[in-house]
Amino acid sequence: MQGIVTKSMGLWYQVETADGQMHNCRLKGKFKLENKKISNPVAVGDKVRLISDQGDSSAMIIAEILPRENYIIRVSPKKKGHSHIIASNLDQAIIVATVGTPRTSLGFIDRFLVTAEAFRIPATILMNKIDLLSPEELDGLKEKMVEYESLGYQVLYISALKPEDIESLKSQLANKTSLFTGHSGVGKSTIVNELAPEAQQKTSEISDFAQKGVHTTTFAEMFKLGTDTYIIDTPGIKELGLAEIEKDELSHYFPELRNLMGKCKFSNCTHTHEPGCAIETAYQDGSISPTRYDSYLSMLAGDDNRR
Ligand SMILES: Nc1nc2c(ncn2[C@@H]2O[C@H](COP(=O)(O)OP(=O)(O)OP(=O)(O)O)[C@@H](O)[C@H]2O)c(=O)[nH]1
Ligand SMILES: [Zn+2]
Repeated sequence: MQGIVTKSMGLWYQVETADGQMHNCRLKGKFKLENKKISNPVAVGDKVRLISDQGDSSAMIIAEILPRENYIIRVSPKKKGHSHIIASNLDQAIIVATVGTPRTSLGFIDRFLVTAEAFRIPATILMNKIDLLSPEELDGLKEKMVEYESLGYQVLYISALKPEDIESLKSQLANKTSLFTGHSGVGKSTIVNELAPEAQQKTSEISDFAQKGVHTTTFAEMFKLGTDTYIIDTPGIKELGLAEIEKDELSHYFPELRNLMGKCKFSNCTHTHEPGCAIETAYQDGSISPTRYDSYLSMLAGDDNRR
């Protein structure tokens, strides 16, 4: 039998099988970690093969993890020198952003987009709280975001307080697995709770569980919205930090820079000061955006551009 991991609770995993049933599963005793630097062998979103537990007829055992299409990883908060897989098999990663309350900077959005590019996950920018904007402000925002659409990123505009906007968001999520991330205060919880009302319930369940002293670290949880439609909330992670990306790879993750790269005079060009740099020329003549180029430079310099 096959299933998909929807929740990880220490040694137990919640797995949904094709018939819609949820099973509490453990990992096979002799399960070998392929990569010793990964702190969690099984992640939310993993497709797994289950076998029945001989000792306990009500339980199932995860015998195998099927190859992952992609995954998002970050430095493990618990184990030094290790990485933690946040979620796998994603169709899109969505950053929830707001203009004023709080303000999400373009630099922060760029950082998220670079991470998504590095993990080869299509990225969507979800502008929330547009009810707080005047029509002129909304037009201004849309004008600014055209550039992102031209780079191939989807940009959506909603107010989480408007049921019709939540409905149209649902249609954008249909038949996909979408991961939500964003700064604290942008309305991520409001959106997730509107989409999946059971998410709210789960939150209190988890704290009850924690109060009993059970060791729980819920890194990510998946909610089913419909057939083949899932959202993944990442409670512990308000922000999807920049993956560990080598400096000489960085320009690959800016689509507009990637297109120009072969045209620089030097093959090891860092696009900062070198003569004959095609990217600097494009910046000078306005064909690449100054804010995007600034983001590139600040990420290259290792600035922690989290605001
Ligand atoms: N006006 C307006 N307020 C919103 C909207 N979406 C969320 N809010 C409010 O913004 C505040 C923050 O929302 P949350 O959903 O808690 O934000 P969050 O991103 O999950 O932040 P944390 O709770 O810190 O994780 C709450 O007071 C929400 O009611 C919106 O579309 N419009
Ligand atoms: Zn260059």
